[in-house]
Amino acid sequence: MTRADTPTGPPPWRLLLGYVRPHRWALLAGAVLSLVTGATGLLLPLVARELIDDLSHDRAIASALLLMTALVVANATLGAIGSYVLRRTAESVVLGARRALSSYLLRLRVAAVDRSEPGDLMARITSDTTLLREVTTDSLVGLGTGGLTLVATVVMMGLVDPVLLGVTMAVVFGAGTVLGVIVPRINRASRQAQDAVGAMGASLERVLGALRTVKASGAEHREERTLHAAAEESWRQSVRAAKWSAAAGNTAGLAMQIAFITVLAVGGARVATGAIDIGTLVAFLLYVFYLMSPIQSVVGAITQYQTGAAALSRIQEALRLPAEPRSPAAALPADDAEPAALAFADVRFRYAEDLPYVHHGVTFAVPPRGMTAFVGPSGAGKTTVFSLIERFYDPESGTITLDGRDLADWDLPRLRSAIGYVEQDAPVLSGSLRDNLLLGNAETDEDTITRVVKTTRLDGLVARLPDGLDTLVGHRGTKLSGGERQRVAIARALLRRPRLLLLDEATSQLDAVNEAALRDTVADVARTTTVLVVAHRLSTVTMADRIVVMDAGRVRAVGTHRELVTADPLYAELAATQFLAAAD
Ligand SMILES: Nc1ncnc2c1ncn2[C@@H]1O[C@H](COP(=O)(O)OP(=O)(O)OP(=O)(O)O)[C@@H](O)[C@H]1O
Repeated sequence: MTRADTPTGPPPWRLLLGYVRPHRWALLAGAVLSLVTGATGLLLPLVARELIDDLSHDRAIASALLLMTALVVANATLGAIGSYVLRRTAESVVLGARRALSSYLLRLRVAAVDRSEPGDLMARITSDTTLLREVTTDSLVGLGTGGLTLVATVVMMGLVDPVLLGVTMAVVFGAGTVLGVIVPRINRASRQAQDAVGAMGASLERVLGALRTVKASGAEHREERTLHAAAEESWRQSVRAAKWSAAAGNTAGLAMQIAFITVLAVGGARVATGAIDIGTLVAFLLYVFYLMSPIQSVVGAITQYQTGAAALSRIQEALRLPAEPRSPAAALPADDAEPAALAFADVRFRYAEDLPYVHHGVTFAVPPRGMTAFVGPSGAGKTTVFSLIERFYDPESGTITLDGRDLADWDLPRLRSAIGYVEQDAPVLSGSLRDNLLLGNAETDEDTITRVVKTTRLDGLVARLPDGLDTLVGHRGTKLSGGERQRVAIARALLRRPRLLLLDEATSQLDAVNEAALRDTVADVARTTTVLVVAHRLSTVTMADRIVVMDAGRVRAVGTHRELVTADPLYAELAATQFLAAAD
């Protein structure tokens, strides 16, 4: 995902305030505690002066000592509580952002994920949100407490001598202009550093997702270079941001020193002309000195905010990706729910506006119950039929109806709860075998699991595994064979008691015994459920009640195996070649 892809939205600080708002009282309490801690610190020199005074005049020092001790203890205690409250609040802001972002990413439209890098999206949830912590404490609190102190000091300076205040402000505005040039550079560099972290996440995800292929292709060195390049880019940009931050901090320091010298010169002249007395000049110089700390904390807050703003804009971009509406989870169909009827009418579809059409007016109808097989050359658009039924994408024109009702009018979770979907590469998630089976229906009782495990011929596997159903299957189910993964995926889909089962048959992976067993299972299921299969085996096709032959995004024929072998030359050719290898 690039910045050019997304429209500009509200400024990042609005998003930050949105995350901070629920914690505003805690943040205020932390800021007040910081201010009080600072005030106790400021009182200490006064009490120390009192103590020395008492000592030199032979007066009792017990009360001064007690007061000093109380101030020291209060300073340490309030300081600790204040920094804990602030840090805790900052962590809560990070938590809020992570919750919001992870919920949103789970609802992203499949088309939006197609156009993004999952690793980069992950970096937005993990590393970008972390940067909000410093923005909340250093930036917001620094700006608040520093700003307050700054205003108070400026007011005092104005009361002491408005002319010298004017001189000081002229220098401060000069420095402000320089900072105005520097600050956007910090933002740009931080943004690029975070983008590079995202790119690194994307490369890592790509490599770890296909580690075997990378190793088998001997591509480790090439991939290593890509990863290092992203890490180095992040380093380069972070160093650039550090350079500009350092320049900003020193500009503020330099400005204060220039202000000090200028006030000394102008103030000296004013003393000489009798406009002010020497005490006023000394008091004013002391205020210039006091001004230094709040100015530095405000400048620090602004530079820190630039890093956070870069992270916030990356978070905001993710939150602007198209997502499905948030709706409550739907209940699964009842045991005796009627099987679904499905129809496509003149459906035209393409994956993106700059891509060619995949469906050029697909029309077919599937009655409830029974098995319908989709066959056709690779790329004919068979899997896309399933993606449209699940509403991962919406057709550009034409209608798809389930039980006579347009898919667009279905509540999305209700629609999906009626469907069981077995993808071609049958993904298995890391976790236990049980976690995988119950992914789509956590409420399943033990008897049902045992029954489905048996029908999908997983009982032998479960008996062999050391912890049975509770055995961990490894990242993406790597501890299972391809055929086992496929059967797990089918069992998972069946446990949802689907009214419509979509089975994108793997092109290989099942041995003859398992294949026959699964065929029986599917035939069983088809007696009570509508089953759609993207078929790659003749054995599957021949048992189908109807076959839909697809070619180049169109339905060219519908019929039974017997009818199509004679009526459709493409089907006859497919049956004679593509399917033969796997036929009984
Ligand atoms: N997410 C996607 N984004 C863009 N194009 C896609 C996407 N998925 C599939 N396509 C394209 O759509 C066309 C149809 O793909 P589809 O997977 O539906 O074919 P298929 O008939 O199932 O093929 P196979 O039998 O090889 O699985 C192909 O040209 C493919 O490149």
